[in-house]
Amino acid sequence: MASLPKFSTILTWTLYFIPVYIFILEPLLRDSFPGLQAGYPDSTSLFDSSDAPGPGINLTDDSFISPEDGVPFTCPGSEGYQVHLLSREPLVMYIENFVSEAEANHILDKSVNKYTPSIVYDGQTERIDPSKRLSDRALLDRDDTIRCLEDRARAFQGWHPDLYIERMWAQRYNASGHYRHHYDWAGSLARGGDRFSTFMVYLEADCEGGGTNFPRLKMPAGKEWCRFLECERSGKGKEMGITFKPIKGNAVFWENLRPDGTGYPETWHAAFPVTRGKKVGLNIWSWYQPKRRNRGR
Ligand SMILES: O=C(O)CCC(=O)C(=O)O
Ligand SMILES: [Fe+2]
Repeated sequence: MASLPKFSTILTWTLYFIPVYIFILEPLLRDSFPGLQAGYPDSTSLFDSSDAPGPGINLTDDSFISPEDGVPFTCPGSEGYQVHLLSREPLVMYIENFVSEAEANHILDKSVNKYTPSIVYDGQTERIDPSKRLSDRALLDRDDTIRCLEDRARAFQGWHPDLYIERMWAQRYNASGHYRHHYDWAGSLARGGDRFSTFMVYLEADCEGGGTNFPRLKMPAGKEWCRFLECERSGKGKEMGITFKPIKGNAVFWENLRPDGTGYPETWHAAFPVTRGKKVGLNIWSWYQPKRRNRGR
């Protein structure tokens, strides 16, 4: 019968194994199987800081992200918006006059010749599917107005270094245009990043219908909310959650991710069909991509 190794031999092997695991095996496993990582388990970890980029999107890819490239810009006029808190958990705020009339008109003018049909993304492929989403979208150049909005959106959220404003798109809905219920988040934080928050800004609202519906949010008590929310539907309306009326210059802001990095189910939302006229929305999405510890060192 083979004899068992001596205790001193096991101890020596263990002493050799520890540095091999720490410096070779663990980094190899972490890069090969990112899903095995602990994720973002506690509330302080979502906005923890460290010093190297994670593997999500390429943060210099300016077709997706608006990098802070130091290009100077001027913001005309004052920022006189008013904020109304609708829900703390998830955080949902209504912002009156987030975009001035001049800013909205400028973006409408600049986008007018740029629209192409909007696409939907199912996690693998992008395609046009008018049964889910019927609208046109236009990628906006980063001129002074857009840079001012990027800056405003970053300031509103406390200038966090791990939040990156995505390139902005105007979305145009003509009669029967709509966007079925969906989430803006993708559950992709463990793969590097996800959409932390959304500003849904109404640039043009010369329409009937076209409200932004959240079936899982509760109607707030104050009747003052009827300026911004549809209160007309009685009885039935309660089952339908809440619907924001499109009002030019105003915005709905919400956070998509919980502090542990998972998505809020309450942020399930839709653009109800426009039944007459035209609506143009502006999405300002903040991509959250934390830096990874112990990478690239
Ligand atoms: O237009 C709206 O009201 C909502 C649009 C939307 O949810 C989106 O573009 O992701
Ligand atoms: Fe959305």
